Amino acid sequence: MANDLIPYPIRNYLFSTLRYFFKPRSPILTLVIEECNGMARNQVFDAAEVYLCTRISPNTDRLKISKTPKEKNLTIRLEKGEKIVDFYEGVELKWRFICAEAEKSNNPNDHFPPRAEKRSFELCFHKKHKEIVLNSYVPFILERAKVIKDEQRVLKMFTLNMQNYGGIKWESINLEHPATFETLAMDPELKYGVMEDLNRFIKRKEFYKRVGRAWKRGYLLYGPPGTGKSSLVAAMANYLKFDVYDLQLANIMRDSDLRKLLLSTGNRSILVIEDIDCSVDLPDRRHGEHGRKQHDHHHVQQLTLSGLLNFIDGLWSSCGDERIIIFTTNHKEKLDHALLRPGRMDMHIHMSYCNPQGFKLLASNYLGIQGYHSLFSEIEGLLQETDVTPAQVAEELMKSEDADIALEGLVKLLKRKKLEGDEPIDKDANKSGIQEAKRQKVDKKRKSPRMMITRRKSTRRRNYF
Ligand SMILES: Nc1ncnc2c1ncn2[C@@H]1O[C@H](COP(=O)(O)OP(=O)(O)OP(=O)(O)O)[C@@H](O)[C@H]1O
Ligand SMILES: [Mg+2]
Repeated sequence: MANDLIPYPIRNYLFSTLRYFFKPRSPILTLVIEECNGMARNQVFDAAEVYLCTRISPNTDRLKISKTPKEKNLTIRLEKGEKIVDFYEGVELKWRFICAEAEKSNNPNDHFPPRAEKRSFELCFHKKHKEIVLNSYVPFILERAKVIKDEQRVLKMFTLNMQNYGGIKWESINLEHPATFETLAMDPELKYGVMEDLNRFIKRKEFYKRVGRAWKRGYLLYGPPGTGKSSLVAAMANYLKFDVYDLQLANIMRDSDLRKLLLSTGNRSILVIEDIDCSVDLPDRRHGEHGRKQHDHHHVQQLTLSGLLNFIDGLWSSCGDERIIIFTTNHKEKLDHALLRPGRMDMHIHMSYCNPQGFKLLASNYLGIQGYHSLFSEIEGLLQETDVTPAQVAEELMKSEDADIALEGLVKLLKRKKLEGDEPIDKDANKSGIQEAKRQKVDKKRKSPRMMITRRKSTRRRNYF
């Protein structure tokens, strides 16, 4: 009867409203994370995709795997409809991967072909955990995904490639240098100092912004050949997961080329200028030298040290993020003062001859000797008196897998070097004169940074790979 008094549409409305109010409320909140937000990719989706691969349980029924030639590892992704349960600070989080047919656009101006499917994640959890999920779990996933991606990233090494038409551009290959801070024989305090410096640099994005400085850092590595300068560059790149750009200044003719090349380098990268003392005769440092070829003359006129330094300080540094610049040299004393003045390079790192600590690290890496060996004390004694580079020590240690044989070889090398070093300096001197000359030589070595003068070609191939 009452039914007849109330018209159908109103009755329907009243019922649905009442149903809404009396329906038991679901305690579950579902977050929908779509792959794209308009044209832009949704970073939360990308991060979730990477992160969830680390949370796959034995109950998962279907997974997708792939590997492109450039990737190091297999990529594992969830299949349509698969679910994953994750726990974060005691909160249960249920994930589901959804692929739906994409709707066709009705907009005639929409020229972009529709994706075959619309992909998204659904994340379900109890409503009372909304704050912790949004403020802590999601940022945690973004951060974890970044770390995972960095670990999987194949580093690139960029070198200059001259084009037929006279241009010059970067060409990349995979950087597969195995050097790490663990394998590097250098003063432990200095090593940790460098690592700390890098850590601080990476963490201080906000700081650099606040104080109005470009987010970049410059290092000058100096020391004799074979002391690990290039290895340190590779170790830094591997540690930070930064690409390396090897800028061979000798190949660059003009400031404009330099500008173009520097502007085309990517963020999170290390720009290396090796052998700065001899890789290019920058005009600011050359006075009165004659007999250069026409080509060199042209070069000198157009590529200037100030051009280079301007980029380091100014334009280039302010348009990129997370940039590291490294100069290496065998002869710090030959460098232009403009490069050495305080504030230009943030850290000067002296790579020196092998000391007993460095030797122990190499013996452990190359021969697997963890503890003590009967030849150690003799070798350590000889290392105190002889200048031998880690490269020379490493070469000896590689000569045999038998530790005794390899170490004996090293003892022989050190003794030979010691003898060479002990040869009289002044051949005409009498006995006491010789003694005096020797004493002076030893004193000089102790006081001054140990530099070796060896002229090398600047354009030689680097050993990063
Ligand atoms: N400090 C070191 N720790 C471990 N290995 C080293 C070290 N220094 C050199 N080596 C070994 O010697 C090789 C050559 O060293 P590297 O090219 O790093 O020296 P460099 O200082 O860059 O020399 P150059 O001045 O000639 O460029 C390395 O590949 C590495 O195997
Ligand atoms: Mg080198």
